[in-house]
Amino acid sequence: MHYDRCFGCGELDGGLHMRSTMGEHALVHSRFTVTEAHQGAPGLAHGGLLACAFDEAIGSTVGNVLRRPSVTGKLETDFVRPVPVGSTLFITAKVDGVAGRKLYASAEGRLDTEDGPVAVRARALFVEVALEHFTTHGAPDALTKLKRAEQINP
Ligand SMILES: CCCCCCCC/C=C\CCCCCCCC(=O)SCCNC(=O)CCNC(=O)[C@H](O)C(C)(C)COP(=O)(O)OP(=O)(O)OC[C@H]1O[C@@H](n2cnc3c(N)ncnc32)[C@H](O)[C@@H]1OP(=O)(O)O
Repeated sequence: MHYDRCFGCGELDGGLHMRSTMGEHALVHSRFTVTEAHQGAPGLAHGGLLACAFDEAIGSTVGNVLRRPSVTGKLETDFVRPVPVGSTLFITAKVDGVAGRKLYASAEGRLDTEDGPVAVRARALFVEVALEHFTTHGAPDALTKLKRAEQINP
């Protein structure tokens, strides 16, 4: 978790409550369980929420592997199988490359087990920013709030 009010990984009611762990070979593993609150069509996950889960999983990967503050510049998703309510996506993400401030990463999400069928793939460009990005455009005390989460999850 990088911030307790984050929609993706924080403790908010209605948030995605995702957690990520670093695995071998700099792969980062995240899980997202689809609930009734995440539906688009009856009984199926909403694609935009799945994209959100991948934004979180890839952002956490870029942040934790590279340790450079960055924001999503571009996020592309392929939805290759329906994701039913009650299923869990096992997401594995990795950094693909760095070109100056441009940080490229990708992920795939498998249904219900780590070796289940791939349901979603995503690629993202994160852009490195100065820490002032968060204090100027967000909350003036953004760094204190982020630092507090770092202390809880060093
Ligand atoms: C010490 C700290 C360590 C940290 C450790 C932390 C651990 C855990 C961490 C973290 C977990 C995080 C989990 C969060 C996950 C969710 C993340 C989000 O949802 S972020 C919110 C949504 N995104 C925005 O709000 C961005 C809004 N956009 C902007 O602010 C700007 O447009 C920005 C910064 C992206 C770029 O603006 P410019 O003015 O700074 O830079 P320019 O020159 O425009 O772009 C730089 C390069 O990137 C390319 N670029 C930028 N956007 C692009 C795009 N959409 N497509 C293609 N290329 C793009 C440009 O063409 C340029 O490339 P060329 O250098 O010329 O080669």
